[in-house]
Amino acid sequence: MTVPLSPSQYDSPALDDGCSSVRVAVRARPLIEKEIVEKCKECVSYSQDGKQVVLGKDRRFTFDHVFGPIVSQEDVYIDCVKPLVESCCAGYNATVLAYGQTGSGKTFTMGCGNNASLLEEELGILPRAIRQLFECVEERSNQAEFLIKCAFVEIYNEEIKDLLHPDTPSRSISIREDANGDIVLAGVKEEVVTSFESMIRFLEHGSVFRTTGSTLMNQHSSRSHAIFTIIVEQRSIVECTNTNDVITAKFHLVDLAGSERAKRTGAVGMRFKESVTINCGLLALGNVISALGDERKRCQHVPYRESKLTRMLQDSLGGNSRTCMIACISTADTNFEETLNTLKYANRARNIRNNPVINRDPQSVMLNQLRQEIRALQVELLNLRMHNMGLETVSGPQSLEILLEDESHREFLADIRARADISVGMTAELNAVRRKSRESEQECLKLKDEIQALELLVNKLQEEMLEMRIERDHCQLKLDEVNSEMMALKQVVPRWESCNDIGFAVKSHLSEMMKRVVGGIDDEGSGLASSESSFSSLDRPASADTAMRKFEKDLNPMTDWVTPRDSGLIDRPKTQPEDSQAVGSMRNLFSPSKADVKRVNCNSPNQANRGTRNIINQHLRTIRVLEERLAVKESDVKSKDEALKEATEDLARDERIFAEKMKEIKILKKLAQDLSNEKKTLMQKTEKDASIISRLSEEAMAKEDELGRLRTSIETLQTGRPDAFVMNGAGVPGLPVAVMNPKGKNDDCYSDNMENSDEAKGDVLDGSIDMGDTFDQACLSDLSEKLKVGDTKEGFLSEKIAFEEQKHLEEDERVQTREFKRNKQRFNLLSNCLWPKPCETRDN
Ligand SMILES: Nc1ncnc2c1ncn2[C@@H]1O[C@H](COP(=O)(O)OP(=O)(O)OP(=O)(O)O)[C@@H](O)[C@H]1O
Repeated sequence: MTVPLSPSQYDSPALDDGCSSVRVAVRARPLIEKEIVEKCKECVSYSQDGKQVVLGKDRRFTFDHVFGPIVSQEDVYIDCVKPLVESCCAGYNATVLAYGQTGSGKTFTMGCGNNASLLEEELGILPRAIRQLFECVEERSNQAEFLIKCAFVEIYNEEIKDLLHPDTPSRSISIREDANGDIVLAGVKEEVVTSFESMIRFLEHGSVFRTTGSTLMNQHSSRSHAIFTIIVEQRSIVECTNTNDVITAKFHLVDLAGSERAKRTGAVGMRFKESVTINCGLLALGNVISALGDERKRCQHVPYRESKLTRMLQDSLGGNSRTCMIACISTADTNFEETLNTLKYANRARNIRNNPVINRDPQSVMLNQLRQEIRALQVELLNLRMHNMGLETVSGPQSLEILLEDESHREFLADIRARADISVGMTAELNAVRRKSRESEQECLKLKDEIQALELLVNKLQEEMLEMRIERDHCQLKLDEVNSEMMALKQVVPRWESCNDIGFAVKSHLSEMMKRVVGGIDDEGSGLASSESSFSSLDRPASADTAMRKFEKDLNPMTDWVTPRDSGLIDRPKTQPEDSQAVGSMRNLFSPSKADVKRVNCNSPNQANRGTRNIINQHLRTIRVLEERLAVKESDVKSKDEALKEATEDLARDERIFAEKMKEIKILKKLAQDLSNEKKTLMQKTEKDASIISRLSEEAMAKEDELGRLRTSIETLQTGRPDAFVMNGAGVPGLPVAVMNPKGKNDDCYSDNMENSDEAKGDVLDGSIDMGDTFDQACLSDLSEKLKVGDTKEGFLSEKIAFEEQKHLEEDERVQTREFKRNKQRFNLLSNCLWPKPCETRDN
């Protein structure tokens, strides 16, 4: 949760009032060696309650704290300074100043000197405050970021010297009032410190350069007013906080030079001059204290400008600082008068009332306000969108905070984009399914072709097989016939053997048998016709030689008959040697050699029988050849059978795959249909969303315009605040005109001190004032004509406001145009997200 920097958190109750008076403490030092030697006596006594000091017998003074000579450094610190360090951490300015006559113990109390040689209990306010500050920073490091800086200056002879950078010339250092009315030292370099040790080093380094001198009153007398300033800048880092404004607090630790009387200090020459300026400064401080302490004088004029010291301490005295003055006194009776003056002086300071406030950067305060307004508008816009989307809206600061962090414009857009992504994803998925379906279909077509090719092959094989079977059967038939013929021949052979002359009857019988055999093999029987006609001619009586010649001549064409015919079964023997042999045998069978014919034609019965046997043997050989051929045919048919079986199995498998693919296609088509429906639904929803978006865009445009106007206001407030205004110096009527430039940096801030007022007025009127880049010259020249001596701030501001309003109107117009363009771009972007181009336009 937010841990705002609240005054009460760090304030001691004593300081926690809206208007706090300057706290005054008195510290009396013990008699020093010199005073003891001089036999001085103590002339100061203290009340029991620690609030009163009595000088002499009856001079009684009451203060916030009174510390006697035996009070330790630590006690002084705890009572006077510790609460101030705490309030400084909370963002308040604080000041501790040590006042008193020379040698009264101011430097000892403040700890401005060389601390290295001191014991822990001897350490003064400064080292203790620095230590506490860093402890506080450490404690709060999880709540805020801190930037600690320090500066160390002295006012010597009315000149300011930068003790951390002694080379810096005094003339380059000036006291100015910044835009917020805070006193700043221009020209003094602040050093960033990150630890106690480094700041102590800077303190000691600066102390070395401090002007000191020896006087009769104090061997190590400080001849200047030393001001060590610690600047604490912090920015909250707690996440849930609404404010992240910068808080800056300054802690001045002032060791004043001691008031002195030249007669007592023995100051002459240089020391005397120092003494005069020291006393002048302290006098001016006294006047300021008087003015601030006096009710009547306070509302008139406080003479801060009388000296550099009072000008520097303007914030601390009567300003917004919490201040504690420690009046150091000597208890020695020899210093009675100085002590009395110091107590009177301190007593007046008690009446000073300061008005401490947390030093928030006004610009960051304004920014925070505007930021909160913007956040409220954003929440309103978001709620409107959620309402339009049908979502539950939230209310209440905590819920709004959560909503703002968790739900934002981005989320709304992310939702729309997610839907668009889903749509794109589904389209891609749909396309993938379609692609797959198409691939499956193509595969199916390919399978179909393959099946068709296989079917053709099977058919062809079946046809071939059928043909071969027929052929085989045919061969088988012929073989059977030949066998039966052979059997018949075998029966007639014995009869021929008993007959001496086979003559014409045998020839005729053989011719007949051959005719049948050959005719069985060759259906066409072309050769048969000729042989038949040849043998029919045998019926006529002729000589045996003539008949044989005719027979031989008639049979000769049979050699031609065997060769050129069918390329199938009959052709093959032509290329195979054994077949050639078989064909040769056939030829021998059907075309007997001359020797055989002679043998057959011989008149010897033995010779005739032998010839007949030879013919029969040849015939048997032919039958064997035919049987072999038949076996080959049968094995061929068998292999074809196997191929057919294989092809049929392939066909069945392909048909199964085809069926599966078809089933897959069906599923894919169904899926594609589902996806298409889903896409359609989504598109409808998206269209609905688009109309909501367009309506919301219009609303957003209106809101953005409003935001734009607010932003412009912020910019104007940041950079374009009134460039200059004229006011009477220090708010006192009748004083010369001063020119201020509240928007510029410190360096650009024109001094408003009285000495410069006339000059400034002249510069403004003639338009030649140089305010740096941040000064609006056009505006100034426009307004300079209207500037007159004595013009009031209000009059000037009304002119200025009119001018600014005109500027705002122009700016508004520009912002609106810009926002319209931006929203248009956003809408186009959204449209692209919502209706992406489909990866593939082809639709099944
Ligand atoms: N409370 C104290 N207890 C013991 N010694 C002290 C105390 N206060 C001051 N002294 C001693 O008194 C002497 C003078 O003190 P210091 O230099 O601080 O005076 P001062 O007011 O700063 O003088 P000046 O104005 O001239 O610089 C020193 O020696 C210092 O040690």
